[in-house]
Parts: sequence; structure tokens; C-alpha cells
Amino acid sequence: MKVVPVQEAVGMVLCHDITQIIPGEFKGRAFKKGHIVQIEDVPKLLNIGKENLYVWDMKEGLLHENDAAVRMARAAAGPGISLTEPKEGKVSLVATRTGLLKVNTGALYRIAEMEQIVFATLHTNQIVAENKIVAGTRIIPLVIDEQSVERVEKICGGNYPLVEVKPLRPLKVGVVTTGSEVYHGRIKDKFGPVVSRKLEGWGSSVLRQILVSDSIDMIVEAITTLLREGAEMIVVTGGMSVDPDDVTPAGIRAAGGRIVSYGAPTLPGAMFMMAYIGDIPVMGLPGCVMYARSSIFDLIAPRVLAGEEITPRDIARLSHGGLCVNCKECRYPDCGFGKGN
Ligand SMILES: Nc1nc2c(c(=O)[nH]1)N[C@H]1C(S)=C(S)[C@@H](COP(=O)(O)OP(=O)(O)OC[C@H]3O[C@@H](n4cnc5c(N)ncnc54)[C@H](O)[C@@H]3O)O[C@H]1N2
Ligand code: MOO
Repeated sequence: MKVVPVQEAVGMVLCHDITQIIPGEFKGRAFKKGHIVQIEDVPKLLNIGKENLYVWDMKEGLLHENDAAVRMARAAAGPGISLTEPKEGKVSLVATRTGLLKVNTGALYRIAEMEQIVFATLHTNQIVAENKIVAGTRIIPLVIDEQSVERVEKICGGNYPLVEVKPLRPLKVGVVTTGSEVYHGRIKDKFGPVVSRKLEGWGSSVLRQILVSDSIDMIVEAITTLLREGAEMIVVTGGMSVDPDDVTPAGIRAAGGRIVSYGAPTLPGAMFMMAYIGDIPVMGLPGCVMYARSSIFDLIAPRVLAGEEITPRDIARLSHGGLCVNCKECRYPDCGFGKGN
């Protein structure tokens, strides 16, 4: 790469895209990398403020910004990701399906510690819609030592995939709704509609909802019935905290639940329970899930639907970022809630 005055660049090959910005009218690529400068381009280039240009004079072992970005993006992209064309040195990673975004943050941080390399992503473990841009990568200078890109490729290879979008399985979910006030018809159930609306939004459905009173035996019987009927996931609503009538955790245990965690370091969602009966995930949902627009249910259920087994470490990792600030207008998932990984 060498610098030549615009007037002398006619017939030479541009080695980067040239951006033009006309406020309120246009921002974009006026000339493409690889373009051969024409005599009629000269006044336009001068109007954009380019008196000198970088033109190709490539040495062995150096990579142009576009080629470097393509190689890094290819190395990082896993299932559910497509790549854009390089533009002004950047390649974007795009979700090819709606699903759960997974970013290998340990490997990402190693790449981020390298000089001259940029790899930026959305937070891991959130649902992203098809066609959403989930990450972007570029180098800082116009050309880079090929070895740096090889190092990125090596980190990505050893931690593949750096970025992926996992599909959500459509599960048949059994719902047990506890509470004598609901069971006896004193108040109308408000938990069922919230849970089924969220599940349907994620592509799953409610197999059946069974209302029970605050009774361990009734909870056990309802869970057993739903399992027999083919429930692939169970949620038990209410009765999760400290009142004498809060028997849901005991009910889940008595139904054979292997407890991963009772309690989650999120607010709202503190009284959440994660358990498994065999390999069927069972969640105890505290009252907040019914009224908070986003809660622990939105953090954990998508991961379960993506086929992940939830561990105590996964729950503990929610603590940093686990405090919902209760915005007037909830923007979740475009906020920090549950994203401290
Ligand atoms: N002293 C303490 N108070 C509270 C604690 C605590 O640890 N110590 N925990 C708080 C947390 S966190 C939550 S969340 C809430 C309630 O948790 P629960 O899951 O036990 O909820 P319930 O007691 O069953 O119900 C609370 C409230 O919501 C109504 N409800 C319950 N289910 C339904 C339904 N299906 N449809 C309509 N309404 C329902 C219920 O009637 C109660 O009014 O506790 C905090 N307090
Ligand atoms: O389990 Mo509760 O209110 O934290 O949300």
C-alpha cells in the first residue's frame, strides 16, 4: 500500500472503501475497495476531501481490512449465523433463525485483548429474531499482519463456535397453578395466561393447566399426571416464598425433583426454583413472574427450550446484572437484566 495524490492515482486500485457523508442525505460507500480510479472520479474524490489515496502495494504476510474481517467472521460463526459482505472493513454476523444467542465469552475476551482486533457482540443467552445483527468484526488499521488473524482463527477453532443461534424446541408444557384462593375460585387465575403467552411466543405450548390448592399431595399428583400425559417441561406457579401456605418447593421435591437451585440471584425472581424430574425440567415460578414484564422466567426458560441443562453455576452467573431497574417502559432484552455473564 502506498499513498499517491488523487491526480496521480488514475488507473490504480483503491485499497479501501471510501465513505461519503452528506448530513441528512447520504452516508455510505462512494467508492469500493478494488475500484480502479478513473479520470472522472478525481473531482468527486476531491469534493469528499481526498487529496491523497491509499493504493495497493501489498507485501507478503499482510491482509487488507476486508479480507481480515471476512476471515475472522468465518472462523467465529457457528450454526444459525450468516455473514454480510465486508463493508468499510466490517463484517456483520446475522441470525439466520429466531433462537437463543450463544457467545463464548471467555474466548471473546481473549480476542478482545489482542491489539488491533475488534469483535463486538450482543449479550449471550438472549433470544434474537431472524435477521438480527448479533455481532460485528473488523481490524483497526487498514492492513494487518496475517499472523494476528491466524491467532483469532486459532482461538475461534479451539472454542467453536464463538457465536451461534440455537433453535428453540417446541415443547409441550404442563402447568400446575397453586393457591387456595385460585383453586376455590375466590380470585381469577392470572398466572396461566402470562405463562402461556410467553411460552407461545417462544414456539412452545401449554399441554394442560391443573389448578391445585396449597397442598403438597395435590402438587405431586398434578405433576405426576402431567408427566404421564407427556409433558416435556413443567412449571409450577405461586407458593414459592415463606408463608406457611407456600408449599410448592416441598411439592416439587416430593414429586421426585432433583433440585438444581432454590432461589436465584435476580430481583425479581428471588424465589425461583430449578429442578429436574428425570430429564424433564421443572420450574417453580414465584409471584413476580405473573406481574413483572421480564423476570427470571425470561432468563431461564429460553435456555431450557434451546436444550441446555441448567446448572447451579448458570444460576449464580445471573447475579451480576440480576437487578431489574424497573423501567417505566420495559425494553428487555435490550437492557442489562440478567446479562452479567
Ligand atoms: N417476608 C417475606 N415476604 C416475601 C418474600 C419473602 O421471602 N419473605 N418473598 C417475596 C417474593 S420474592 C415473592 S415473588 C412474593 C410471592 O411469592 P409466591 O410465589 O410465594 O406467591 P404467592 O404467595 O403464592 O402469591 C402472592 C400473591 O399473588 C397472588 N397469586 C398467586 N398466584 C396467583 C394466580 N395464579 N392468579 C392470581 N393471583 C395469584 C396471590 O393471591 C397473592 O396475592 O412474596 C414476597 N414476599
Ligand atoms: O421471587 Mo420474587 O418478587 O423476587 O420476585
